[in-house]
Amino acid sequence: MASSKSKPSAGEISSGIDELAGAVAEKCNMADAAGGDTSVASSGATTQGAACLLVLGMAGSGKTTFVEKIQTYLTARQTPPYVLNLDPAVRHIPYQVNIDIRDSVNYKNVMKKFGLGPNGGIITSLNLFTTKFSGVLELLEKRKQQVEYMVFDTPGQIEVFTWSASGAIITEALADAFPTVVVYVMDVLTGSSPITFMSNMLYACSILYKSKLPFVIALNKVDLIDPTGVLRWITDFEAFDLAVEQEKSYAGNLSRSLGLILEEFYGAIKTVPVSARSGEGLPQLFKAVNESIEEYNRDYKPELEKMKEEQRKMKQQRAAARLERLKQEVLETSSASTLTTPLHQARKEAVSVGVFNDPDEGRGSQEQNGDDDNREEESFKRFLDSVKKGREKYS
Ligand SMILES: Nc1nc2c(ncn2[C@@H]2O[C@H](COP(=O)(O)OP(=O)(O)OP(=O)(O)O)[C@@H](O)[C@H]2O)c(=O)[nH]1
Repeated sequence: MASSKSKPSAGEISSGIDELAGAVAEKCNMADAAGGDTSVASSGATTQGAACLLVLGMAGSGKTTFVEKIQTYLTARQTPPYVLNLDPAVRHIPYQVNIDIRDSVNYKNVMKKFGLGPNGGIITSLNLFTTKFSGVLELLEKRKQQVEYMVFDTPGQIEVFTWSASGAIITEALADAFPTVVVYVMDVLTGSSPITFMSNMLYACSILYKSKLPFVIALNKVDLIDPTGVLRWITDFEAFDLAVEQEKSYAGNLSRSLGLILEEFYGAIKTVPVSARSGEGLPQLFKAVNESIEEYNRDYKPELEKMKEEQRKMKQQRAAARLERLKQEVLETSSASTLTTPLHQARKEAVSVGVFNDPDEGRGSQEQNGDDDNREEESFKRFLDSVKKGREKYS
């Protein structure tokens, strides 16, 4: 809920953002200097460079506990990860963090300063952090030969990251620079009801389609409940259909129909039962993660390069079309007027120095080229004269 104090002006907001963004850059460096030189990131040099693991999941699914456990697990295998916390509102972090958003942005101050409620405060803090994310990328770039995995813990309110502009910017920036895999932590205890399971799967599916990144589901808290039933729902539609049959509500019918549709989605993901508390299933999880990294290099990266190339071509085409329009305008103006106004003169000179010449256009007959050469010579002479005059004036 927004506070009752009067809203700050646009100018105040802008200067506040500058001030906080400045602090983000400064603190990122400090946090890295403090955390980056610890034993956590000091060994495990890799030849291929690090991969990013974006840990997402519903509030309470166990993301933070999971990050803590994988840090312990990887450190014991001499490949300690580089860990970043992107949750500005988390109170306690049980793992050793290399870059912590809370060192850069104080979300309570952000709430006060901009008159925001808790969710607005978290979103704005993440936005502020994102304005300086290029600084974070530079730090990651420096670390990428020393670690195998760079792990990102994300805000409890999943939508703050998955459906915000800053979440998209961070995900795209990482995926552009490093092999990136989404690890979606799902609480198997709450997911053991077919309807909650389906809600969770829909969420996972929407993230997959939005990010298009390799995707691993960590079916968490298997120390509390046997995940076999839930796993069967993923691999066998009949089993899910049977479970949902008992739900006579509208949600039950909907889940049933969605189950059919999501079959295709299940084929694109890897699901691994784990316990973030006991560490059970982590070797299998990293096997799935490593396969996903290969998938990124094999499928995602070339697709990304293709997209970038298409965008580059589109930009070129747009520029060529703009140039063509301008050329037409110049030609129309030249033929419509015989007046040599200063503007008209300037346009003629622009044509004469070849700015608008396009050799592929096929209008460069020898005669035309001869005209162009003459015009170029005249223009060059004029240029020399003006330089001479300028020198005389100042000598
Ligand atoms: N038994 C059991 N409990 C777990 C496991 N993973 C997490 N928990 C517990 O679940 C609760 C929530 O865990 P967190 O790690 O804080 O979950 P989170 O997703 O980071 O929570 P938010 O920050 O609110 O999104 C805590 O009480 C954890 O101890 C697990 O594998 N087994």
